Amino acid sequence: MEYKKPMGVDIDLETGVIPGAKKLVRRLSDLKGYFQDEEAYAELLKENPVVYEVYAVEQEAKDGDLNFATTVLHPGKVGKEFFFTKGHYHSKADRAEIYYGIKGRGGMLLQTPEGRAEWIEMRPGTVVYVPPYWAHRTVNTGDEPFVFLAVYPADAGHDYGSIAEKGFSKLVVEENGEVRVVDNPKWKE
Ligand SMILES: O=P(O)(O)OC[C@H]1O[C@](O)(CO)[C@@H](O)[C@@H]1O
Ligand SMILES: [Fe+2]
Repeated sequence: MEYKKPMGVDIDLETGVIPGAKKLVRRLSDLKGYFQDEEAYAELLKENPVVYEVYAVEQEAKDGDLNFATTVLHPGKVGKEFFFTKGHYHSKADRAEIYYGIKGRGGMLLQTPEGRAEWIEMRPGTVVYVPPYWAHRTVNTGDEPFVFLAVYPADAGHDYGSIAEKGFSKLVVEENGEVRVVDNPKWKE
């Protein structure tokens, strides 16, 4: 039996960086079609800001192993909608996941394949359990970077398709200076 070597790494709790991790950057241009307000999207696209960065430590996609990653989700809005991660189901849909809030303010939108949505607020110290079969997207509702850790089965995979096409049944927007979770007018089952 070949045993893997255990490891410990220190997340920089200010920046969210995991030393030695694989870095992925998603700019606004990577989120084409995701936001409601197409005019506001086109306007902000001139700057094409970084929406989020992911620092991932991933293993071979085998049953029983675990990956972990931090995400630094920047503050911002497209029209009334707060910046968010793409959101996905797992390719192996029954795989669960754990998130842990490190810095900043935000929350997670979760959704069943039938479109039943849940919103869970996150702050530093919040643990979110993502049950099997739920799509999940994080949203930065604050004015500083929202940093969190995710731990997920190495064989979970990412299924972006249906969220990229249809989005979530709820939107997280700012209205009169308040964070509101409202129905997505374009949602169709
Ligand atoms: O994969 P998305 O939806 O762009 O969101 C990024 C975050 O979600 C994860 O894919 C885990 O669910 C992480 O890699 C990262 O924390
Ligand atoms: Fe996930």
